[in-house]
Formats: sequence, C-alpha cells, structure tokens
Amino acid sequence: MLRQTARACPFCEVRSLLGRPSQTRLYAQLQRHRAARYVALDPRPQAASSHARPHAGRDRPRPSRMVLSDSVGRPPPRPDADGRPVRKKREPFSHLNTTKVPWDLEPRRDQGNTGDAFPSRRFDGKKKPSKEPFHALKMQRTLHEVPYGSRSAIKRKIEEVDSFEGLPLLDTVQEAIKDALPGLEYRNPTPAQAVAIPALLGLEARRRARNPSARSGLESFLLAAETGSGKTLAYLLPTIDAIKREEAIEAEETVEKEAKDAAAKALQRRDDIFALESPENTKAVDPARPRAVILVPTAELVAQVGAVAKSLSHTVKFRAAAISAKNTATVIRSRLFNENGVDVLISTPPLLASIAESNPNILSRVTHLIIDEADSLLDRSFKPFTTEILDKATPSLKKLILCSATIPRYLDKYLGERFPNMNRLVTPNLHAIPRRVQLGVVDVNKEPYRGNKMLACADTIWQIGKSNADYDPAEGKEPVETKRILVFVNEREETEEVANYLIKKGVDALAFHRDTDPTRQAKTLASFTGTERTKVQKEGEEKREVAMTTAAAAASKRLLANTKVIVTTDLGSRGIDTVSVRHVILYDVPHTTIDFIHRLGRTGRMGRRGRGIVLVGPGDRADVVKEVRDAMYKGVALI
Ligand SMILES: Nc1ncnc2c1ncn2[C@@H]1O[C@H](COP(=O)(O)OP(=O)(O)OP(=O)(O)O)[C@@H](O)[C@H]1O
Repeated sequence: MLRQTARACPFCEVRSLLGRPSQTRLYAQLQRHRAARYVALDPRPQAASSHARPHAGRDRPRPSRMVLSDSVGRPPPRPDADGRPVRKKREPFSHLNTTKVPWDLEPRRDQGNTGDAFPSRRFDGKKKPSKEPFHALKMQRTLHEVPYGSRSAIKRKIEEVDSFEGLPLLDTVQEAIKDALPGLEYRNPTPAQAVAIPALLGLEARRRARNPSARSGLESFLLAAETGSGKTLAYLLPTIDAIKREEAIEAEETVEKEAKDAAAKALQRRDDIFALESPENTKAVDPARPRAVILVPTAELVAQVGAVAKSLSHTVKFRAAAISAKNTATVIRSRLFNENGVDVLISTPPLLASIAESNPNILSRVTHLIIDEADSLLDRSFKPFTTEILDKATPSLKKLILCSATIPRYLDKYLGERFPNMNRLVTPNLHAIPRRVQLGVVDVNKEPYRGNKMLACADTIWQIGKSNADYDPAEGKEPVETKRILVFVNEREETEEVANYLIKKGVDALAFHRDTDPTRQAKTLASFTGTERTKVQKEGEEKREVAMTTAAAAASKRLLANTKVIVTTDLGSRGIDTVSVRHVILYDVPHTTIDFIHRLGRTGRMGRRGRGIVLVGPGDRADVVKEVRDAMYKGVALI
C-alpha cells in the first residue's frame, strides 16, 4: 500500500496526492501550484492559458494576497528544456549535519527491502548477492520454465511406482525388461519411466475420466525428462504392450470371423449341393504397415533405438525394423517390405517422408507415433518432414508421444497451439544437470596456455589420462580399462582440426561428424556406447593401439595409453547413450543452455558420476559458464 499524503491547493482547494507518486509528478504539481500563486498575486491581465490560470472561467473568491511562501529559503527548481525540474547534484558530504533523511536515500517499499538505503550493497561495502540470479543466461533464455511447486507434486507421484512388477504390463513385456536391461541386478523404473509408463498405459486417464468414451480419439503426450533417464524404455514398453494387446484382440476377432464364415459356408453348401466351391480368398499380404513408428533425428539413434527394440522383441515376439539413410536401398527394402510384416518402424523423418510419398499406405495402420528428441524434430530443419508424417498418420493414430530432455519455448508454444489438451509428463529434474556431474573450468587465457585452446585441450586430456583419482580400485573406485573422453566443438570444421592436433600430441583421437565414413563412425561410437566390449571391438582397439605406439616410437613421441577421445559436434550430443564416458570437454562454450544440457548429458548417465570441463578462451562467455556452474552446484534448472 502506498502511503499517501493529501495536500490542499490554497487556490483551488483541489486535494492532490503528493505522498508516493514519482518525484517528477510532485515537482510538476508544485510548479503548477507556484504558477497559480504567482498568477493570483500578479495584478496584470492574465494569459489565456489553462496552465497559468487554473480556475479561469470559474466563479471563485479571490484568495488573500498575504499567502506566505512555504519555500522561502529554496528557490523554485528551474525547469530544463523539457519543462522538467532540474535536480541539484548531491555533493559527496551534503548529507552530513542534516536532521532529515533525504528523499532519495529513503528506503523504498516497492523494492521490497527492509530499511537498507542501498539495496544492492552490504554494510562492508561489498556487493550484495542479487536476488535475481542468472543475468547472463537470461540474455539467451530459451527453455520453458517448470514451476517448482509442480515438480514436488510429481516427486510424490513417482514414489508410488517403485517396481516394474507393479505396473499392469503384459507378462511377456515384464519378462523382456530383463533382456533390455542386461547386467543389472535391481531393475526399478527411473523417474521418467515412473511418470510415463502409467500415463501411457492409460491408468491416469482411467482414473480421471470415469466415462471411457472420454478417452476415445487421439491422445497426445509430451514426455520431458532429463538426459540419460531411460526415456527410450519409457515409451517403448507401453507401446509394445499396446501393440500386443491390439494384436490379441485382432486375433480373437479373426477367429470369430473365420468361425462365422465357416458356418455360413457350411449352411450354403447344405442348401445348395450343386454350387461350385469358391476358391479360398488369398489374404492380401501388405507387409509394410507398421503399427508403431518411432522418429529420431540421426542414423546413430536409429541404430541405438533399433537395438533396444530388437532386444525386447526376442521375448515379446514382434517385428522391429530400423532404417536410415546409412543403409543401402536393398537393406531398407528388405527390412521394410519383409513378408512377415513390420510392427515397429524406427527411422529418421526425411527418409520416412520420402518413402511415404511413394507408398502412402505405409502409414495407414499406425496407432502409435513417437517423436523422440522432439525439440530437434520440430525445429526448422526437420519440421516439414515430421509434420508431414504426423498428418498422414493422424487418421489411424491413437497415441502421439513426444519426448525430449529440453523443452524450448518455441516447442512449448507450438504444442500449446496444435495440441491444447496434450498430457504433459515432466520429471522433477527437468532442465537441471545432475549434481553427480561436476563442472570444471580451464582459463585458456592464463599461463601456460596463453590463449592456445588446442594446447589447453591436449593438456587437459593428458591430465585425465594420467590421473588415477577417478578410477583407482584401491580406493574403492570404479576401475576402467580404457578412459573415454568426448570433446565437443561448435563447428563441424573444427572436429578434424582439433582431432589432428590431439593425434600429433600422442592422443588417440577421432573426429566424428556427418561426413565421417559410416563404418568407421559406427565402430568409433560402439566403443563409447557399450559398457561391455565385444571380442572384435577389443581386437580392433588393440590393433589401433599397436599401430599408434609403433608410429609414436618411430617419431620418438610420447603416447597417451588407455585413453580414447572423440571430437564431435552436436551430432554426438543428441540421445547417444555414451554410458562409458566419464569426461566431457566443452572445447567451445555452447551457444545455448540446451546445448549445455545435451553435451553434459553424455556423462553421468543413469546414476553414474561424471565430469565436464569447459575451456574458456578469448571471447568466450565466462559469465554464462559461471552461471551454469552455479545452477549445477545448487541443483536448479537452467533457463
Ligand atoms: N530402469 C532402468 N534401470 C537401470 N538402467 C536403465 C533403466 N532404464 C534405462 N536404463 C539405461 O539407461 C541408459 C539411458 O537410457 P536412454 O538412452 O533411454 O536415456 P534417455 O533418457 O533417452 O537419454 P537422452 O535424453 O540422452 O536421449 C541406457 O543405457 C539404459 O539401458
């Protein structure tokens, strides 16, 4: 509430509120009052200005001429060119020996402070920490905000789902979970799975809407969960469950129909013994009509999600086909038009959109459409293909599921407009980088690097390679055969440049970008994504190491043993499950918090520890890095 002081004009008896309003208004009013007083005291004829003659035209008694000035000792402030009063500059010691607190040092209630005249300063003269954090990040604010109140409510819900057995999944699907999560003793749902699986199975909707008809039609879901939280299984398990149930219903219907047909035929034969036997209707085999389609942005993710689906299909018995532009036309054809049909198709939007153009029937039976990495697939480059597929699949679609670890504002707006009733499934730690991931900063401007980022990068990798701090089994820490480090750069051209420099410095480094040879790319990635190496992979790695050691010995160079490095762009940051990566080096400061989240998300996956190291060089935004670090330390969401 503003404190308001009513003051009466001695000439017009108009009560004006001079307590809280701005100083400019106060002075303007004072000016008018003074002008009015001079006008009142001046015997000369007045100008016809309403400003100079406040009561012109009104029949009011003339006030007494003996009105004393209330500011004799202070001349009226001279107006500036705009007519506003010019304020006298405050001298450094002008406030001394005064008995009243000057107006501009008075505590202001609207600043919400409790009596501190300098809200941003402490008594010791140091700057008070600002109540509004993330100034630098606010300049590039990209992420949609999730209120902390709703995050706590979700936490309570997650606690209710503590095992897969408690979820109403088919027995075969329950069995298959063990195949999809090998090597784990305890397999409990992650927060993403605890939030998504019940909702996608329709438990939430059934609870909310008593009337089952309310659930008919297309249901849309947005699953927003942090990186490495098991989103793939969160959408795959309910989708496969639904497919199997649909299949069972269809099989029952077919048996019923066949029985009816057989009965009808028998009746016909009995009535008409001379009728010719009609040939058996040969069933139209239409193999390329999947029930579920999963869209992902890269060929690497197609392979990764395809592998998870394949592992589930061994127990559940469904057919999954993963196709990408990296496959030859023959491979794509044989997978897609398999005579046994396809239940789940995994592809990139451009490839599927082009296939759907020549085979419009391919999307006619899709009941589940999953758009993984939705923020990428609905940004400018992919959106036309993704929406084309969505539009073509809509007539038969029952469930649309969008997944992402980051929800940018443009996506939030788009979804709000296109799917106003979308079910938003959000995990409590969305947009936060887990505390188990630490962020270190290397100041490249300082000695010994003097602005040489490549040198700083090579040195950091050598330090990690030589250090035993994170991997010492003697101290009860996880032993690793080979350390794997991901280096992220902002531009594709830099990948080769940095990788070549690292090789010169005795580091086993590979550049990974869109134009890398596909077989080499697959081999490189495979060694970073699996915890267990296959025999062939191990042999390949050993061969490469021997070759490098020989080359290094020939050039009498040092070689960093047991450390493998991939230098990549954003291509390697989206969805790739780099479980064996403990260190991520951000060679360039990422352009947005979205890139920070995805790049740092390649380490510390599924409860593991990880470390990110940012190289801050000349011209890099050190303030942004500091704020990201603060947010990570506090465990709050980035903005
Ligand atoms: N319930 C679980 N218990 C243990 N591990 C799990 C569980 N669910 C998934 N995982 C493992 O967690 C890892 C990450 O899973 P996934 O790739 O699906 O994460 P994501 O959320 O899609 O990550 P990103 O956002 O980076 O794409 C995988 O190795 C997977 O096997």
